[in-house]
Amino acid sequence: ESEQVIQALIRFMENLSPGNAGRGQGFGWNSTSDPCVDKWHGVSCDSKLFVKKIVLDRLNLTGILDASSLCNATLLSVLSLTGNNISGVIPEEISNCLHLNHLYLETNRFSGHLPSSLSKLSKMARLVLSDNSLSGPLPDMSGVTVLLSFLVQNNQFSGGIPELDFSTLQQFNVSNNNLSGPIPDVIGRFNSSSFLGNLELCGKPLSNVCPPPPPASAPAPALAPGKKKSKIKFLLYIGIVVLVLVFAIFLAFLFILRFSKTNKAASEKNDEDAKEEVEVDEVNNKDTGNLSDADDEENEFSIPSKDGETGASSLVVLSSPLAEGMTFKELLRAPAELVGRGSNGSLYKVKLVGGVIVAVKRVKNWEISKEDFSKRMQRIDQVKHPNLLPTLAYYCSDQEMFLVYEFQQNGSLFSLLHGSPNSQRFKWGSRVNLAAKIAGALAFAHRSLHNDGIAHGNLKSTNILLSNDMEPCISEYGLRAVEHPKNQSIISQNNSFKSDVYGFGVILLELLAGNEVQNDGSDLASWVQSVIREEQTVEFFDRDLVLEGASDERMVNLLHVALKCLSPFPDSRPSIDEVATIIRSIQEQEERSRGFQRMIK
Ligand SMILES: Nc1ncnc2c1ncn2[C@@H]1O[C@H](COP(=O)(O)OP(=O)(O)OP(=O)(O)O)[C@@H](O)[C@H]1O
Repeated sequence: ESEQVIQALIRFMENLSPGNAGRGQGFGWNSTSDPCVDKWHGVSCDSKLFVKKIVLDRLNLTGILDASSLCNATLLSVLSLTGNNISGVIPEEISNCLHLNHLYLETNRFSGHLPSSLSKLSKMARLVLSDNSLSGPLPDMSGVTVLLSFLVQNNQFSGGIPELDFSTLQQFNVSNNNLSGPIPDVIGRFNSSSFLGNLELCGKPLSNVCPPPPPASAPAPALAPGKKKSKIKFLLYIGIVVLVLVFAIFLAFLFILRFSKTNKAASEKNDEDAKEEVEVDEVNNKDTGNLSDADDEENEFSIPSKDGETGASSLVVLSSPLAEGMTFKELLRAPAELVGRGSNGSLYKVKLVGGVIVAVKRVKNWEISKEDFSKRMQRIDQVKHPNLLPTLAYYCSDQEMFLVYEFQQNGSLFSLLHGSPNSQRFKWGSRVNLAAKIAGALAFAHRSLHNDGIAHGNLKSTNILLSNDMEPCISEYGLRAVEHPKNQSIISQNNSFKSDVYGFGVILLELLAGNEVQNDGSDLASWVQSVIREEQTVEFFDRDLVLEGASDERMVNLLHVALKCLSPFPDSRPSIDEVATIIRSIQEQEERSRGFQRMIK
């Protein structure tokens, strides 16, 4: 930290602990040392040695909060002074700590009104001011979208309950104050204990009913700002409902149109070939137009093959017992559903006679000899890892190439991140574990197959699948490397291992942002760098993670790992082994911090 910040922090400590400067020094807070290098008591810093947290709980501090000195530490994100005897007001200058997201001042002797500037702290996630002697109105925090805790119980606050986004709040308590007026709609989120002890509060979940509105004949009072907002909200809801209805009718219309087309196509096909029995499992794909295209026939109900049922070669069953006795004929006869078409070919979900469900990839346009393909598949089969999806069987003739995998019912990482908004929240701890497992499995595969020159070739979130136990596994290892239009460095054969590292970097970005990241060869590294430089990480990170209270520091650390992986120069990217080691250490820090939090709860 700079000399100016050190001096300011010492002033802050002297004001907290008046006449007791020696004590400050006892904590290591003195002008000849550095708060980060010399580890001042209660101070934590980031990797660049800037003060991030100050925690001075239960130290019997008796002074005042000197926010104008404190906020010289501009990156401060956590201030905790819980359980001291600090008095005076919470100063207006607290809003100079722009990065403050956790403020714990509970159980002190703070008094007076809260500064209105508190609502400027837009990153605030946890505001805890309970058990003080604070009075006046509560602050308007409606502009703070990431607020998780608002705890102000046991004070003397007056006025109404301010506007807050109750849907995202995890903790809320205004009990034992002098608040008045109606309680907003919090049913199902907070119970009466959050409101008790305010004689003039009314409405649910308290038992005292609010007085009826004035009689209809009386002139309508002007809408209060809060009511105006709720009226606008109501109109908005109506608008949205109408839009959704129109959209649903449109979809139904499309569905009926498509259903009749599908039936027509199926009956035409039956006419042509009455012998072929087609079972419809579940129709998922949209494109029926290709059926007439003899060269690239994509049937939705069974796997098409240019080789016919007997096959010009035979299916090679690899070491997994799941595929024992499987034949090419059986694969082609089984009911199949076209799940999707990717850059490497089409993928079918196929239900075999015994009930086993497999995924069959029909690979297209791969210039590889039968012998090389077979050697490659046999070699990959020798590399076993719990987070690598094994190939069960393969088929290769002059005309066709198929790969068979176990079908993973829980879908891919892509669908988990971009699935329905109601899907279970994908927590930070699980994301770190997933990243660590995938990096570990990929590092293992790279080590094992390095001499054979076989990298994954197309690592992306649709190729990270989730097993029945939600364990992540890498699928389609060793298929032909996929070209990315603009980024020539990615396609170079020599760099295929480093392109996997690049692909992994994109996966890390998706885990952090919760959004799809376009891997189209654009300069992702410069973009990420600008996000970090301009301190827009809070906006970049998935809101679910911010709301969950995921560690800022570890999220930024993971973002830095992604940045290294995304270097436009393959030689500058780390090996996946190095990446796996760094992510493991982030995972360990996460586990340690969870253990610590459990201990102090
Ligand atoms: N074994 C499997 N079990 C369940 N779903 C799978 C399996 N393999 C692939 N999928 C899913 O099927 C869909 C289509 O897969 P496919 O591999 O054809 O396309 P892709 O991954 O988008 O592209 P690419 O061909 O470049 O790999 C993807 O959503 C993928 O996640």
